[in-house]
Parts: sequence; structure tokens; C-alpha cells
Amino acid sequence: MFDRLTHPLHYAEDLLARFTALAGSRGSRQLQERLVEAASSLTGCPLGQLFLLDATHTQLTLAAEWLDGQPHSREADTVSSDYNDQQLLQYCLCQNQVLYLAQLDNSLYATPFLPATNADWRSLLCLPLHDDQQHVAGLLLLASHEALELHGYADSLQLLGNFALHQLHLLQQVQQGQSSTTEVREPAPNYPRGYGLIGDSPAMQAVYQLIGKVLHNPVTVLLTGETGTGKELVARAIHDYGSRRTQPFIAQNCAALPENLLESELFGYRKGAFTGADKDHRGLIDSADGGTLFLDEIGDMPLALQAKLLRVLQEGEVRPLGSSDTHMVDVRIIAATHQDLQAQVRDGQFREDLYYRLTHFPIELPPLRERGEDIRILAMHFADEACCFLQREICRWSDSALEHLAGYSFPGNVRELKGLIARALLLCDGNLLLPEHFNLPETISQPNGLSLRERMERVERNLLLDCLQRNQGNQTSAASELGLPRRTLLYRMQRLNISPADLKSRERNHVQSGQ
Ligand SMILES: Nc1ncnc2c1ncn2[C@@H]1O[C@H](COP(=O)(O)OP(=O)(O)OP(=O)(O)O)[C@@H](O)[C@H]1O
Repeated sequence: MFDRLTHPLHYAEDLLARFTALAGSRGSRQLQERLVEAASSLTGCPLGQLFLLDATHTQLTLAAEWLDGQPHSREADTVSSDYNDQQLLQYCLCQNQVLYLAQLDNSLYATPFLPATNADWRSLLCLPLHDDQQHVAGLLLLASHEALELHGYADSLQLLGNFALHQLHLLQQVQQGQSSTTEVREPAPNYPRGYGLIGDSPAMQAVYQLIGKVLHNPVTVLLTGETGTGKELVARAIHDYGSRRTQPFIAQNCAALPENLLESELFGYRKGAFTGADKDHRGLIDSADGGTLFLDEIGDMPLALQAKLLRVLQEGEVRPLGSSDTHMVDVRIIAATHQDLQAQVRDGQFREDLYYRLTHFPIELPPLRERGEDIRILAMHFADEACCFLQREICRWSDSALEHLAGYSFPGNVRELKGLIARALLLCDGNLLLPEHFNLPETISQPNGLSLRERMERVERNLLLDCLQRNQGNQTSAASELGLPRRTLLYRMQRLNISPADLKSRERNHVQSGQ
């Protein structure tokens, strides 16, 4: 971490002292100032800045600035969510990438976030900072009038910055606790899961069982299933929970690159193998040595490459492009496809020998519509996760919204459900998710075998139950909210078989699901 620094030991000692100083900060302001001061002093840069994302993750604000050995205050400078005029900050934040520019004065990028000084700013280091859930939550920025080699400070300063963010979070929690005006948020409930996947349906239980069989056995696994059913997630689970977890996991989508590029990416090449190959390049198979290589969309791999892959699977041998030698690798291959590989074999698009080699241990991921009971817990899990990410209060669900989702066929499976929830949360101004927040395409919504009348009755039943629940079971207030005479409400309740027991069981469900 310190190998690019001139006095690593001295730097490490100073860095440790800064951690201690940050831990001893007595308030948010002091903590933020100590961080920018520390970063500026450790790197010898006259400027240190800390930008923080707001709770909705749409605005970036300059929280602290250190300039020429002292705190520098300016008008709160807020950068809006599109960061249009702040491309450098946007790059770091959205790409989650460290940015280092040694010759800022020659660059075409605008730097309105840097304070105006007599001398021009020449070098810049900008680091994304992460919260305890590993989400980007801010930026630490250093700048100098000299062309300094700042890159060597990136890793250690990022650790220092992340530590400061965690401390900041703790301080805020303590302050909130003391003011006791803020409600303590219920911890998110634990949804049934296996190997990090959410879902409790018999179909998913069967998947968990199969995953368990291959965790400690490097057999080749073929994951099949429609798009968005979680194939990549399962591949990662097999790696993360298996014996190779400390080794690399490398994923490559075979449909993403043309044949020659895919070949050089996977197998690597030797200098001079083709025009532009000016040095040896290590392929992904080599990079995954000891670990796992996940080949997504294997059905799109060109036939010529299929033969080379078969050699890797059978002999463990790799021959880079332009090389006459082969070398051995120890890579576990997990492949995935949403296509019918057998049909592709029949059509001559997929090698039969590779097909049999890959299908030693197939795992099929069931489509979401065939595991309706998982829709509810997945929906709640994604909503909780998104609320945590946006740092907003956990949303409650109306039964009608959950039913609305349960009646949909989800051609895009879990990925589509996740997207729908993210959108619904943006549309939901309050804290209760309702059917209107989910704009499901009518044309592919499945009636689940119910007639129109039955579906209408279901909607009406949920609407009445929602309203009664809001009014604590008081029929007079519910009727008045609905603009109905009480007698009509009672009549409709009777027709739709709504009893006080229904209300009670609904309340119980809400409590159980943490609502
Ligand atoms: N059981 C699950 N629990 C939690 N999240 C899931 C589950 N299944 C899928 N997801 C989420 O759904 C999204 C799509 O999953 P993934 O990319 O693994 O699907 P896929 O089958 O590989 O899709 P494709 O065939 O299009 O590549 C991801 O965000 C993933 O985290």
C-alpha cells in the first residue's frame, strides 16, 4: 500500500495518528475538518475537500475544505444530481473510480469545484468514499499547484476517508439518540434466503440443495433459466460459499464481444500475435487461475472458441494467441445460458462434445411466475434494501400492492421486479406502497386463471380492507372516507366475505413483515 511513497514508515506512523485523531472527534464538524486537514497534510497538498452525498443520494455538497493550512469556508456549495458541470466529480461518484490527474492545467475538464487562487491547480486526486454498506457516500479530493505524484496515497487515504464516514454516521446516530425526537428504525426483517439468494419456495429450496452439492467440488456447472432469474447470482454464490472463495471470481459475457476480441480476452495473447499486440497480455482464464470463471451467455460463444474452451475443460490447458506453447491452469468453469443448448446442438450451432462436458451438473433457475410465494418476500427485500440505500424510512406495503405484483407474469423475472420496486419507491411520496406506484404493462399481466369479475372483486376487497385498516376497523369512518353510506359498506363487506378476522390476520401479517 505504501510502496510508491518516499518515506513509507514515517507516512504510516502519521496515518495511524490521524486515525486516532479522527476517532477522538467530538462532533461532525470537527471530524470533517480533521479529515481534510489530515489528507492535505499527509500528501503535502494545499487543498483538501470533502464532498458528501445527501440522504436521497441526489445532491453532493462540499462539507469541509482545507486550504493553505487552515479551514476554508465558502457558501455551501451544492452540486445537483446531474452533476452536468462537474464531470470529474461525476466520474468518481458514478463510476466509483479513483481519479488521478497529474496535469490538470492541460486537461479539458472544467474544475469549478476548486477554489480560485493565484496559482493554477496542476495535480488532483479524487477518491470515492464508502459507507458501511459499501455504497459510495462521498468524495475526498486533494489538489496541488505542483505536479505531484499523488496516486500512491489513494488506498490509504480511501481507508482514512471511509473510517471518517463511519465515525460520522456513528456521531449522527448518537446525536439522534440524544435528541430522542427521531424514531429508532426497526431492523430490516430477515427474509428467507440461501447462499445470499432470497426465496423460500420449493423450487428455490431445490436450487439451494444443488448449490450445496457443488460448493466443495470443482465440477463444471451449467446454469440455465430465463433472463433475470439469478444465474449470475448463483454463480457468485457457488464461488463465495465454496472452497475457492479466497481466489478470483471472473465473469465474462460471451455475447458481449466479437469472436477475435473474445478469444484474446479469454485466452490472452503474445506480443506480435496481431497488429497492435505490442506486449504479452494475460487472458481471463489465467487471471481466474485457482478461482472461478463465469461464462455468461455460453450459447453465443463462436464454434471455433468452443473447441478451445473444451481443451481447457478437458485438459486444463490454455494456449494464448500467437503462442505455440500451452500451459496448465486450475479454473472452475461455471457457464450460463437462457437459450436451449440442446436445440443449438441439433442446429449445429453448439458443439455436442462441449455440451456434454458442460452439462455434468446443470442447475435450472425457475422463472419468477412459477414461484409466486417468492414475489412477496423478494419485493419486500428489494424495497427495504433500496430504502436503506436511499437512507429513507422503510416503506410499508398495502396488501393490494403486493397482490397487484403477485398477479403479474414478470417476463424479466427478478431483475424486472427489482426495477419495478426501485421505480415505485421514487413515485411513492409517502411511506405506503400502493398499486398505483407499480405501472405494470397491462398486455402481459396474467389473469392467473381468474375471470374479470373475480379480479375486480379482488381489487375491491383489498381496497375495502386497506381502508378499514387505516381506520382501525371503524366502519363508520371507513364508509365516510370511501364516500359510501355505512349500510352499503356493510353490504359490500358481506358480499366480499370480509370479516373482522380478515382484518386481524392482515394486521398480524403486517407486524410479521415488519410493516
Ligand atoms: N433469488 C434472488 N435473490 C435476490 N436477488 C436476486 C435473486 N435472483 C436474482 N436477483 C437479482 O436480480 C438481478 C438479475 O440477476 P442475475 O443477473 O443473476 O440474472 P441472470 O439470470 O444472470 O440474468 P441474464 O440471463 O439476463 O444474465 C440481479 O440484480 C440479482 O441480484
